[in-house]
Amino acid sequence: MAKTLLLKTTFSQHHHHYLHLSTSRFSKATAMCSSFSPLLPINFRYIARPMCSFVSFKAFSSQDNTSTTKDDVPARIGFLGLGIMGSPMAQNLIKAGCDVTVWNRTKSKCDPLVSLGAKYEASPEEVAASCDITFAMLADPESAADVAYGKHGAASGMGPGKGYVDVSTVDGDTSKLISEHIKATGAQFLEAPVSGSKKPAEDGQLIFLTAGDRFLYEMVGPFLDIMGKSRFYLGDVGNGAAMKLVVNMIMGSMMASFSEGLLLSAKVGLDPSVLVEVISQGAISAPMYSMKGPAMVKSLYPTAFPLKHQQKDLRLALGLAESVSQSTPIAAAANELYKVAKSHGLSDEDFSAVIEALKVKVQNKE
Ligand SMILES: NC(=O)C1=CN([C@@H]2O[C@H](COP(=O)(O)OP(=O)(O)OC[C@H]3O[C@@H](n4cnc5c(N)ncnc54)[C@H](OP(=O)(O)O)[C@@H]3O)[C@@H](O)[C@H]2O)C=CC1
Ligand SMILES: O=CCCC(=O)O
Repeated sequence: MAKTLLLKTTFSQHHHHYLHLSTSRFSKATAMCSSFSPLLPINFRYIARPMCSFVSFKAFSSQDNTSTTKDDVPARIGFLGLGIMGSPMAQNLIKAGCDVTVWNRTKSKCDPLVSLGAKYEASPEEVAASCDITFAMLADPESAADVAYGKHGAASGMGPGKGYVDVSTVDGDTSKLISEHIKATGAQFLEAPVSGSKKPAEDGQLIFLTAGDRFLYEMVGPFLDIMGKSRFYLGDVGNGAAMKLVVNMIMGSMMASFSEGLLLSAKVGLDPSVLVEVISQGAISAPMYSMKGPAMVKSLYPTAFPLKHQQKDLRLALGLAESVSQSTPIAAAANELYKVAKSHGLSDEDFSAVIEALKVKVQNKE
């Protein structure tokens, strides 16, 4: 049985936003949202029903406060960056019935999504120009910035009535630069990095850590709900990036510490598989240990979260800590270990391969 909630959110004294959320056991992506503000350059009318095929999006002038839905058109969704995360995220939007247009630097990664019904455009600019909302899932700050506002970048195709949602993991300064370039076109910007890896991306179980234009956050909520299980709105641009970096800083240190424990247990004659079991039943249990531990014991590291990205996140988290003079010696030590792992050619392995850096024999100088 479906239930309906009516929420009223006041963004300013002039702007009231009504969000109707409906849930049923058949779908989590059920929402109806309509909004009008004389202060905003654009107004959206946006209806989302259980499947994305019913999601519609309309940008119209501030004079047009019609409440009818007959003119609504299906939202056109762009997706830039089809790596380990971007591919399943875009796939979930397509499978939900969304009208999705994709682009990836290596074009061949677009093919499986086009087979599923996605459209293809030859540049981020062309994707942004042809879509209402464009998502970006890029490797690092450099690629996120280049795709957003480099030559033929998304900003060249953005404008009033459009939205850009960057779900890559970058530092706050990069996110703010991207925001400035996007907003200079009259479009809206949301940073929305995700917690959760390959499997949660495939299962639509990601956690979005968003910040930026609240209005766009409300607009894209139903799409985030297709790709994820929860979402946080954290305020100004930079806060989503910061939250993501703090989470991944903790995760990187946890994995380094876990690696030391596995190797120490084996060296003193214990069975590391039993250690994994013991940990799983106690206060320090974490899904990550149970998921990665058995493979690590066998020296297997099937890539879900590439080690190079974990080291990037530690590097960015250390920069964040430096910016506020916060001492982070554990994270700094973990970062060094991931750097060693990278120097041993493990960049594209899963980040759990950091354990290999601890197996490296120390040269006996005697
Ligand atoms: N994997 C995971 O578990 C998670 C990853 N993240 C974050 O999500 C982001 C993407 O991660 P993931 O999908 O794993 O990474 P991948 O390395 O699998 O994919 C990276 C994507 O970025 C593109 N890219 C890289 N450099 C450039 C460039 N110079 N110009 C244009 N495109 C470029 C790649 O294109 P191409 O195919 O051509 O190489 C690819 O589409 C990262 O910021 C990561 O930290 C966040 C949560 C979990
Ligand atoms: O950034 C990667 C995060 C991976 C995870 O949350 O499992």
